[in-house]
Amino acid sequence: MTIHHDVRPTLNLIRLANGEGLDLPAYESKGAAGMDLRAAVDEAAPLTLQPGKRALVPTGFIFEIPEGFEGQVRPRSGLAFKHGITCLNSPGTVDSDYRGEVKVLLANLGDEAFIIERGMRIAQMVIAPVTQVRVAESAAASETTRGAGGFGSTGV
Ligand SMILES: O=c1ccn([C@H]2C[C@H](O)[C@@H](COP(=O)(O)OP(=O)(O)OP(=O)(O)O)O2)c(=O)[nH]1
Ligand SMILES: [Mg+2]
Repeated sequence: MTIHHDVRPTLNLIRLANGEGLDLPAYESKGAAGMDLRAAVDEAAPLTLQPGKRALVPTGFIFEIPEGFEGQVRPRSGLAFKHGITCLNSPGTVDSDYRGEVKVLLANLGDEAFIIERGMRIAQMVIAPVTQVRVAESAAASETTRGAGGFGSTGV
């Protein structure tokens, strides 16, 4: 008999009052990198995002990101392509010690108003490993072939 253990890290979610009845964030395909986040706006009061404006949209959940990981809040390409909707601070960073509601800072770069309804999949979250380094100060930088060349120094 083969026993299959699920070795994936666990993402613990805490549903808030405004998340009542919403589908859990989920991977929408077998190999999806991100799980889609849904708008926890009031059913009776959809949010209208005018062109050039931004809004902090609640997801209805606290995400307990496992230690050693971060949550990256990224735009959905379909919304960006069709409506000019993006995440202003992309990728948004959700720290593993954050215990507030995850929110999505949406911006409308399109030329028409965009209506965000309850349950709409507005963004996606990728869970990615992060490394915290030990910070040290040195008097001089080590030598390399590149040196200070950057910003197109190798050609375009
Ligand atoms: O798209 C985002 C970005 C951030 N956050 C939450 C989780 C994150 O852990 C916290 C702080 O984010 P960040 O460090 O990017 O913002 P800050 O301006 O540096 O705020 P702080 O001083 O609270 O760290 O805000 C979100 O819910 N959504
Ligand atoms: Mg910060």
